[in-house]
Amino acid sequence: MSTPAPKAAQGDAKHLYTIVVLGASGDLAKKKTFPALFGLFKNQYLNRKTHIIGYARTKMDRATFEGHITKYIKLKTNEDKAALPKFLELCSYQDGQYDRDADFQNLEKRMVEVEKSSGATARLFYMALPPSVFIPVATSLKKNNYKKGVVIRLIVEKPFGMDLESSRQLAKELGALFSEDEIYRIDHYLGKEMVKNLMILRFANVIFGSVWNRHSIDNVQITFKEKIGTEGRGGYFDEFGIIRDVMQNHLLQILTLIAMESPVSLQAEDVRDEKVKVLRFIPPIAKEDVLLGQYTKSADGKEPGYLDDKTVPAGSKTPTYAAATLYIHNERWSGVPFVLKCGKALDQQKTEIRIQFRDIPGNLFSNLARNEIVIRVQPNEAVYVKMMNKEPGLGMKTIISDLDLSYSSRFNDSVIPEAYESLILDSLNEDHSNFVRDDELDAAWKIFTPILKTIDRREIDPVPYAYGSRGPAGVTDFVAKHGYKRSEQEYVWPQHSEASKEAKGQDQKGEKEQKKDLKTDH
Ligand SMILES: NC(=O)C1=CN([C@@H]2O[C@H](COP(=O)(O)OP(=O)(O)OC[C@H]3O[C@@H](n4cnc5c(N)ncnc54)[C@H](OP(=O)(O)O)[C@@H]3O)[C@@H](O)[C@H]2O)C=CC1
Ligand SMILES: O=C1O[C@H](COP(=O)(O)O)[C@@H](O)[C@H](O)[C@H]1O
Repeated sequence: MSTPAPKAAQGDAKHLYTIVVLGASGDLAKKKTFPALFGLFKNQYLNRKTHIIGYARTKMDRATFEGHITKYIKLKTNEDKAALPKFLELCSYQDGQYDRDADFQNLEKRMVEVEKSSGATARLFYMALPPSVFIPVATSLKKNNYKKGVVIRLIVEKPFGMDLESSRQLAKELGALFSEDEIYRIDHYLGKEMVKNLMILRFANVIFGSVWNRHSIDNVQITFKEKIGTEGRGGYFDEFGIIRDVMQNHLLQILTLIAMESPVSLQAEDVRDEKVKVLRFIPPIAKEDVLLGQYTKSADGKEPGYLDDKTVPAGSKTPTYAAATLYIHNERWSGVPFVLKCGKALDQQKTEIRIQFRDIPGNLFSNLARNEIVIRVQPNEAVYVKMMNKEPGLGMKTIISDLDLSYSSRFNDSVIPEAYESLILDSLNEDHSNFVRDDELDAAWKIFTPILKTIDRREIDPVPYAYGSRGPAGVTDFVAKHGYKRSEQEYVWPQHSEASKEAKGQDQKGEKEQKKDLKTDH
């Protein structure tokens, strides 16, 4: 879903761009990049003269290219249907190798041609490519498509390296070709609505400021769950594993925004300075603070195990699930465990942040549950605060209740933009605040590299868990060991909105999942 542009902002980037999507034949391009560009186009965030050129090695005729880039575009309204042919008029495709100058010169000719008609003076290169070709492509672009006086932007997808050394090497090689100002390292979680909301929740509400520290908060849980397995991405995934795929980037970015100090301003460098600072207070993750898992066939035998994927090497020990506890050794957070958990082929799809407060001192009441602030990143965006209340009626019985800001009911008329729309727009507007800076990356890899090396040496065995289950046995004990206290009272998060009812109605299987989802769950 995308949001209509306020009038003043329509197609209003400082420069008029030509956009080149490298790797246009791939999965990311079809699922995210082109749908996001269409979202921006139809809502008039993209100047109507912005040409988009797809580039990859695969030979594709016009019809195949159009089929590929429109496969995941959802046409919900008549306006959407009317906008699509106009969008496609701006899109074209050019095949070529990633290291052949002649092919990049052909691309240059095409760019010059479209720029003659559009008057564009800026170029955005989106690298929707596997990391193995980042440098050959960046080198070819620099040599053949980098013009003095033309504004150049380069969006680079994660993973940015495999560990500290390879990330530094990549940074060095990329840095020799493009300046830090020109590079936009994308982490699409930074474009998600609820992740972007974190700074406002924290720094625009006086009620949270005084409790946002070790004196009041007992532990923080950041959870990413996916129902799908590697599904066709096994080759890529096996090389990286779940920690490099999700935890070291998406979950760590969330942690940073939860834990950092207030920036001096909302300027990109001020925000990123604070993010780097908090990362530097985190020591490398200890072996005893990690739990790994790998999924096996589903209990009914219908869904394949990780090792059944033909692109996964036999006997692979790559984790598809990981839980890790990080500590921040500064005055605000000393002693507070930040538990990051992520996994594929689990019982449900959700990403959420759960901030659990300390026990109430004294024994005035019994059967108390801890306060929790839950920030539901996806699906069904919400912020709710679990709190104790008097059960209505005679007597003084306590009951867990909540202050519930479910977006589907509170912001009923709003549509939530896709993360990629938001980030591509930021790059067109030259706003780096939601992109990863080189020193931020360095600090992140310092936290993860030692444990990743231990895992790569196969010193931690992943615990098997069935496809569709809640993860490896031991997760509940792991989070309990790191501070999380389950309440004895059952708690249900009520979702009142029609939207969520509708979503549930559409998918009976989904409904069952949804019900489980309502309970406090790992
Ligand atoms: N897919 C996703 O959901 C997400 C992907 N990403 C990141 O985005 C980037 C692209 O991902 P994705 O689209 O899934 O990747 P793909 O595997 O689909 O690769 C994209 C394109 O790159 C070319 N390519 C693939 N393998 C190689 C190779 N070994 N050497 C040279 N070219 C190759 C292919 O194009 P051709 O053969 O036509 O040249 C392919 O269509 C990656 O860095 C990934 O980590 C990030 C978040 C989510
Ligand atoms: O970067 C990645 O993220 C996706 C999950 O993204 P989401 O926006 O659907 O939550 C994950 O599936 C993929 O493995 C990973 O590379």
